[in-house]
Amino acid sequence: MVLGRQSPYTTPHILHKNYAQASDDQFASKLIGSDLEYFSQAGFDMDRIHLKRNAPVAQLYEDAIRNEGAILSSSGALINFSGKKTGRSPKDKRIVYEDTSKDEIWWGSVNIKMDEHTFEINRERAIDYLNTRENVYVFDGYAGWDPKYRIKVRVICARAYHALFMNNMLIRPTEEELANFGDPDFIIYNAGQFPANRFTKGMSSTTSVEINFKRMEMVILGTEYAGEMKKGVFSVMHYLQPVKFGQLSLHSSANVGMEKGDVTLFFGLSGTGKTTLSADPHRLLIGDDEHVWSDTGVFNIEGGCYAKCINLSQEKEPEIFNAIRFGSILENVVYDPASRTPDYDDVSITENTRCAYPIEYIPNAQIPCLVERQPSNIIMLTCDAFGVLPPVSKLTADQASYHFLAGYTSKTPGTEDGVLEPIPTFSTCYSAPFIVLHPGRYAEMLADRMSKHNVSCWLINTGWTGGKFGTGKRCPLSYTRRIVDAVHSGELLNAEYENFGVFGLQIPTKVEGVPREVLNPALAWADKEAFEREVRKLAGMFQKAFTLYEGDVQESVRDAGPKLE
Ligand SMILES: Nc1ncnc2c1ncn2[C@@H]1O[C@H](COP(=O)(O)OP(=O)(O)O)[C@@H](O)[C@H]1O
Ligand SMILES: C=C(OP(=O)(O)O)C(=O)O
Ligand SMILES: [Mn+2]
Repeated sequence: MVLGRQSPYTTPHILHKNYAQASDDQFASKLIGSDLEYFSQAGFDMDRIHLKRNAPVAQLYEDAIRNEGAILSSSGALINFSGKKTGRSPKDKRIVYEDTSKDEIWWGSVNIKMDEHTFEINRERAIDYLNTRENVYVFDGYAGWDPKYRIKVRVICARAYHALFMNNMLIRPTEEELANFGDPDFIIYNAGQFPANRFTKGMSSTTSVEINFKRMEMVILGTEYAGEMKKGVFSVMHYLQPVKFGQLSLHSSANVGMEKGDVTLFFGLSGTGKTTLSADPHRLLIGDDEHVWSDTGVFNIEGGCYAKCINLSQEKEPEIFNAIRFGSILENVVYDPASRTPDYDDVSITENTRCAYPIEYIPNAQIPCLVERQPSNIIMLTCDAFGVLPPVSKLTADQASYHFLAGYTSKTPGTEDGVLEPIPTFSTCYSAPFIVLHPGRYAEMLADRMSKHNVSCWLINTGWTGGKFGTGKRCPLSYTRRIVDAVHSGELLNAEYENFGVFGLQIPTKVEGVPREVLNPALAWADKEAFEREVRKLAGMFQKAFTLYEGDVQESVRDAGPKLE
C-alpha cells in the first residue's frame, strides 16, 4: 500500500480509476466517495481527466519537469516559470456583487464589482479548460492554524507547479485530516494558462481573478503568477475573520522572542520587509505574511513563506537562503545552465523573483504557528521613496491609527503588473490590494486591541534614507535589523527622543550601531532646503490621502498626521 510510506503531510489519492492501480483505486473510492460526487457535479469530466489529490512532492516535481519546463536546481528546489505575468494583476481582480456580502464590502477604488452571471461564465470556462487537461491537481489544506478559526481550502489547478505552491503555502493536513476532510469551505479554480474571453461582459483584459463570497469560490484565468492564490486566500480571511468570527486579520508577519515570549507584528505592503525582518535568529517565526490577532493570541493563516529572491545571499539572509531546497519552489529565477545554480542577482525575467517553502524549512519556526499571548510590539513598515522619513520613530496610539489608515509606502518593482520602479502609494491598512471591508473597521479593531493590551507601536522606514531614490540609498538591512533588535531588547523604550518636524514623530537620538545622521534624515541631506521641500511635499500627500478617512475617525486621530502651518 502506497500510503504508509508517505510523509505525514501529503497523501496521494488518485481519484481516477483508469489511472490508478487496482489497490489505489479501491483505497481511493473508500475514502473519497463524496469528493468524486462533488467533482462530477461541478462539471469535471471524470472519464477523461486524471485527478491527483494531495500528490507527493516528488510526483509534483516529476510532472512539472516533464510537462511544464520546470528545472531541478542544484540545491534541490524546483525552478518554475509563471509565463507572461510575474506579479499580481490588481486591475483584473474583482469581487462578485451579491446579496450575502454586498453591504459588508468596501466598494472603494480597489474592489471592482463583478456580477454573479459573469462569475458563472468564467467559472465554467475554467472548468472547461481543466477538462481538456490530462492531469488535474487537487490540493486540500487549511488556512488558519487555530482550529477554532481555520477554514478548509481546496485548490483545483492544471499545473503541478501551482499544486506544489499551495502544498507549501497552505497548512498541510495529516493523513487522518485528509481522510476526513469533508466539504471544503473555499475552492480555488485555477485555469491560469487559459485566457478570459474579452467579450464576456465586464472583462477588460484576458486576465481575471475573482472571488465570490456567496459561493466561497475563486476563479483565476489568464495569469499563472502563483501569488494570486495565496493572496486570494488572504482576501477571504480578511472578510471572514472580522465578519464571521469577530477576529482581526492582518497583512503582517509575526514572531516571538525565545526568552521573553514577547510577540511582534510587522505590518507592511509587499517589499517592505515583513518576510526578511521576521526571519530572525533570536526569535521564533510564527509567519511571514498573513495572520489573525484573535481574542486568545496570534495565529498564522499559512503553512509556508513566500520570500523575495532578488539579491538574496546566504550571508545577509541565511534562514531564507537555506530554506531553498527539496520541496521549495523558485519562481522566475534565472539559473546557470551548466550548474543549475540559481542566480539571484539576475532580474532579466522579473525583479519579483520568489521562493515558496514550507514554514518548517525555517529553523526557528514556531510550530504549530500560533501563540496564546497578546502582542507586545507592532512595527509598521514603510518603504519611503523620498528618503525623508526616519528609519524609526515611536508612535502614539493616535499616530498608530493615523498611519495604519494612511498606509504610506511604495510599491516595489515587479510585485504588481506594470510597476517598474518604486512608486509612492497610500495603501490603506498596509494591504489595499487585499482589503475587503471599510478600512475603518480594521483600524478600529486594531486600536481597541492595542489599547487593551498596551502594545507599543513603531514606524520603521526600510526605504530610502538621505534623499530620493536614485540619489540616496535604501536603508542598509543591517541598520534596520539593529533597530528591530533595539525594539525587542527594550533599548528603544528607554531611549531619549526628539521631535521630527511637521510629522510630529518622536525619533530616538541614539541607537547603538546606527549613525546619528541615519536616525535623523535632516542630518543626512546635504541640501537642507531640498529636504524641507520634500518633507512638506510628502506631508501634503498624506493630508490629501487622509481625506478619505477623515469622516470616520475621531479628532485626535485626524490631528495625529503631519501639520503644514
Ligand atoms: N532595510 C531593509 N529592511 C528590509 N528589507 C530590506 C532592506 N533593505 C533591502 N531590503 C530587501 O527588501 C526586500 C524586502 O522584501 P520582503 O521581506 O520579501 O518584503 P515583504 O515580505 O514585506 O513583501 C528583500 O529583498 C530585502 O533583502
Ligand atoms: C505575494 C505577495 O506578498 P508579499 O510581497 O507581501 O510577500 C504579493 O504582494 O504579491
Ligand atoms: Mn513577504
